Amino acid sequence: MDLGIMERIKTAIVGASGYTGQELLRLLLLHPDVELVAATSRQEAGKALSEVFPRFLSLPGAELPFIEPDPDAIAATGASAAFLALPHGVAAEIAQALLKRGLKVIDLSADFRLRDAAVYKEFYGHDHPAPEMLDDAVYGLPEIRAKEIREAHLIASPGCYPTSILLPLLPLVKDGLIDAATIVANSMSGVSGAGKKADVSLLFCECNESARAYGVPKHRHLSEIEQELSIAAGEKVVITFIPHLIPVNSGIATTTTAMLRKGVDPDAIGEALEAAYADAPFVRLLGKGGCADTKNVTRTNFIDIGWTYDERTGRVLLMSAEDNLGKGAGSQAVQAFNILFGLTQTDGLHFA
Ligand SMILES: NC(=O)C1=CN([C@@H]2O[C@H](COP(=O)(O)OP(=O)(O)OC[C@H]3O[C@@H](n4cnc5c(N)ncnc54)[C@H](OP(=O)(O)O)[C@@H]3O)[C@@H](O)[C@H]2O)C=CC1
Ligand SMILES: CC(=O)N[C@@H](CCC(=O)OP(=O)(O)O)C(=O)O
Repeated sequence: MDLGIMERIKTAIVGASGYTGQELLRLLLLHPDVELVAATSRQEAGKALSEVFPRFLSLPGAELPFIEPDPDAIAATGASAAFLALPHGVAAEIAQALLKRGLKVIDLSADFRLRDAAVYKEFYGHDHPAPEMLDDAVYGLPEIRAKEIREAHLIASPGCYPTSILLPLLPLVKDGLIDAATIVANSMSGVSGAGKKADVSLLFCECNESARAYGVPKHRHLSEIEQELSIAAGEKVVITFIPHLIPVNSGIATTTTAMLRKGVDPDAIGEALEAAYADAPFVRLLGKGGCADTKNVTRTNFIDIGWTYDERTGRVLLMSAEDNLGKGAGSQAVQAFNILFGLTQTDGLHFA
């Protein structure tokens, strides 16, 4: 769909200088139905996008200057929608201000992903900044919530690890094919997952040619993973999740295992995945024995999923790969934006 310059959706990115913000810039500057009217950064305010990121030099729109993250200034550009690529806690306040000014908000932070403010406090260590807004937000996993996204004003884009774990698991949990209490998810993430912040443990010499588990046993993403699995199962689900940092810029590979329920034919796994994602343009099923590989999905909105059954242990193995900045963040948020504005889901998201 190409709406033409007069009808393009005026859009803002708040926090456009960070890693997910840069990915949003790349996608939205090239999106046929979007006119980028504002991009914020406190550190880069006043400089053109192409001055800060010379990779955008020849792109139309890249002369736009960064502005301060001031809700009045953002609304004054005429934007109808804003993507928030801000730290947790900061996003909630700006979301509230932009919603009041009539913008639709797609938030990439965790501020609106959880339905229960007490769970937010348990996992994020502070009170939720705007608990009264939680009921209005839609957990924006497009393959699962397209109907709700269409009606939303506030979309909470899922976390990178949860996307890689939930998409393979949800159809199986929903159909009762696996014992949800036995789920164990092991993920490996590139370093950009941690954002663009000064942290000694993320320096090149600390990460390169090395791999380590972290955030065990209670990484904050467990909260949204368990929330969504519990909704699908119709009962409380608690799982084990072990994230690892690996020395690549971006990409997440996840292997999730769970016991097949007694009496279930293992081939029902492949059938459930195929039925769930028959019309999902960004879920690529690799079939039985398919081992997903991050190099096939980096800089795209695809998630690749393979599966197999281990007869010796009775465990189902699900292998997925995505880009944490793509399907795990920026491009997934654009996919939700496309649905929200009645565009074709794939607009602006073909291989870039
Ligand atoms: N990295 C990833 O793979 C993923 C990240 N996310 C989430 O997306 C959000 C952004 O992440 P990421 O891009 O990695 O983060 P970065 O740290 O790379 O970028 C943060 C951005 O927010 C701006 N910012 C920081 N503090 C403030 C503030 N107090 N007020 C206004 N602007 C501020 C920064 O610009 P400046 O300081 O110049 O204002 C920068 O543009 C986070 O909530 C993160 O959890 C979600 C999925 C995956
Ligand atoms: C490698 C790495 O550090 N990854 C981040 C996850 C990034 C992300 O998706 O998280 P939110 O959107 O919930 O912040 C982490 O483990 O905290």
